Amino acid sequence: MSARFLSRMAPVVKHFDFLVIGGGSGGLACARRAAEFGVKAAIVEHGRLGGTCVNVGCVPKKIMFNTAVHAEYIHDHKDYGFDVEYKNFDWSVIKKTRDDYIKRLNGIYQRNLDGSKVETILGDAKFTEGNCVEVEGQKYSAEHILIATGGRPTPVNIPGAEHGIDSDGFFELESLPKKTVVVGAGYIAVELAGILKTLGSDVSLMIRYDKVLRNFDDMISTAVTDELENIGVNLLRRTQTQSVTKDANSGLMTLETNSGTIPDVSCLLWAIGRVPNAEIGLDEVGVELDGKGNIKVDEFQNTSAKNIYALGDVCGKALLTPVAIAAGRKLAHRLFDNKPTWRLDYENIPTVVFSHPPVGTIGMTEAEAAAKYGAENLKIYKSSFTPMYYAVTERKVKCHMKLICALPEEKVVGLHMIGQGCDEMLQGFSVAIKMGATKKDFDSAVAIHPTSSEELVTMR
Ligand SMILES: Cc1cc2nc3c(=O)[nH]c(=O)nc-3n(C[C@H](O)[C@H](O)[C@H](O)COP(=O)(O)OP(=O)(O)OC[C@H]3O[C@@H](n4cnc5c(N)ncnc54)[C@H](O)[C@@H]3O)c2cc1C
Ligand SMILES: NC(=O)C1=CN([C@@H]2O[C@H](COP(=O)(O)OP(=O)(O)OC[C@H]3O[C@@H](n4cnc5c(N)ncnc54)[C@H](OP(=O)(O)O)[C@@H]3O)[C@@H](O)[C@H]2O)C=CC1
Ligand SMILES: N[C@@H](CCC(=O)N[C@@H](CSSC[C@H](NC(=O)CC[C@H](N)C(=O)O)C(=O)NCC(=O)O)C(=O)NCC(=O)O)C(=O)O
Repeated sequence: MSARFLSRMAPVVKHFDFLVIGGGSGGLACARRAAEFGVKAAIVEHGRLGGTCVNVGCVPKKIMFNTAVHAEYIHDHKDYGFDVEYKNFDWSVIKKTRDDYIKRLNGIYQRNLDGSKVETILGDAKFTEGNCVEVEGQKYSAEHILIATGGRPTPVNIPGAEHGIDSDGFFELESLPKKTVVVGAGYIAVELAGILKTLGSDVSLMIRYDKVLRNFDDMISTAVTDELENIGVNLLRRTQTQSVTKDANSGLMTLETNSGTIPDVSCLLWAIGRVPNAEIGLDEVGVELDGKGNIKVDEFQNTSAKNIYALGDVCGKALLTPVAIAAGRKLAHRLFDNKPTWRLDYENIPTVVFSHPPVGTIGMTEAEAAAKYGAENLKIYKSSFTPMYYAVTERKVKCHMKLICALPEEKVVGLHMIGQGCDEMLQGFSVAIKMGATKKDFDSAVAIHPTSSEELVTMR
């Protein structure tokens, strides 16, 4: 008898109203909200509760970003009159406190689930048929099943690629690497290259073209590329690694690239995108994928199979924690709280890149707005200045801001900024833009002085 047949014959050990595969941002948020409506819900998780964000994403990354911000500020202490010497940075201190914090969060998430009466099933989930999922040999059925399995770093397929690490491996590093090569040009490459450089590693960033963050507004892409070079990252433009070898004695790597050899590399970090975790027996139940392997969903997070839904990174759209959480909560209301029209609106999602300095952006890039409205129907406002924090410091880091307004009413359709504090500045402006604010509305707000954000309401 075939394994598939046996699996189908196995009895169902438990039935739920709602079964969620994946205990990450989207799955947790959706299951807990569903449980609030009296639904009998369970989450299947094969790793650590909290998913990518808590364990190997936003949370440990933000701690390392904050660590790097400390290193930057230490350089300014003397300019502000403090006699503080930068003697040493001990990576192992922050690694330990960071790991301890995340372990505490894993516990908090388990207690939150228990408190919400959501059952946790530990193990690897796979669909066996229609409304059934098998976990470690046990079969569970449910009226409704949500796939929130997230993604993982895109694997690299060149000789010796396995000597490198990915962002998951970055969080396992026990010490600051002496010489690092980061490959990639997106969020992760930019953020991790910035952190490593600021903390003292000799960092090269290898990119395929001339700039990083090429799908951001050109002002941001240019400014982030410049700032990486300003902080001393060695930008290897139009470069690609062809093979990697590792010396067994020294542990150092040699990279052969299209533009020469890079010797003595202590850490090679691949950050070239992410792929969905969709190998969960989807063909058994008729859930369709798109050309990139992401789960296809409609605007209500319905997959192509009845009563099976998907959201978050596994769908390949706006790979951000608040997106997965918001989509999850909306879905719970739609399915179990009689809100049949509720869905996440994917327009105007604000996003921050924790670069040095950070980027905040929402809405269309200038190129996208020109394609939609025609360049002649746009009015662009720009401001570049040195924030007052740097008035007395030797180190100067500029702030750049851009508002893209669609004529005739000058509706703000894009807001892009890079500079100290722009990460925290964006959320409030995102409310205004979501409400359809015009430039006139921005101007009607009285400025807060002296702040960087006042520039956004005083642009001419
Ligand atoms: C380095 C890094 C930094 C990031 N920084 C930010 C940031 O600053 N801000 C931001 O908004 N976003 C950030 N993100 C993105 C964010 O982490 C993701 O968008 C978010 O975690 C997606 O949530 P999710 O629920 O879709 O998936 P995940 O959080 O990945 O959760 C999926 C869960 O499903 C589990 N799983 C998978 N397959 C199975 C299976 N077959 N059976 C059982 N369990 C399974 C996984 O173990 C995982 O726990 C970052 C990502 C990375 C990698
Ligand atoms: N602050 C935040 O909110 C964060 C969010 N995230 C989320 O996670 C997602 C994944 O991040 P990330 O992995 O950086 O992916 P991204 O999609 O952001 O960027 C990957 C980039 O790598 C480059 N690339 C692709 N293939 C190759 C290759 N073969 N060789 C060299 N470079 C290549 C491409 O840039 P090019 O075409 O220019 O070469 C591509 O844009 C992000 O999109 C974001 O949604 C992640 C971190 C932080
Ligand atoms: N903005 C605050 C966030 C602090 C925060 O939310 N911390 C989280 C941990 S990291 S973050 C992990 C991430 N949480 C969030 O993104 C926060 C969500 C926001 N508070 C909300 O409820 O909408 C996530 O994946 N959430 C899925 C879910 O919770 O359902 C925490 O301590 N949680 C303990 C608790 O909740 O009791 C900051 O940056 O300091």
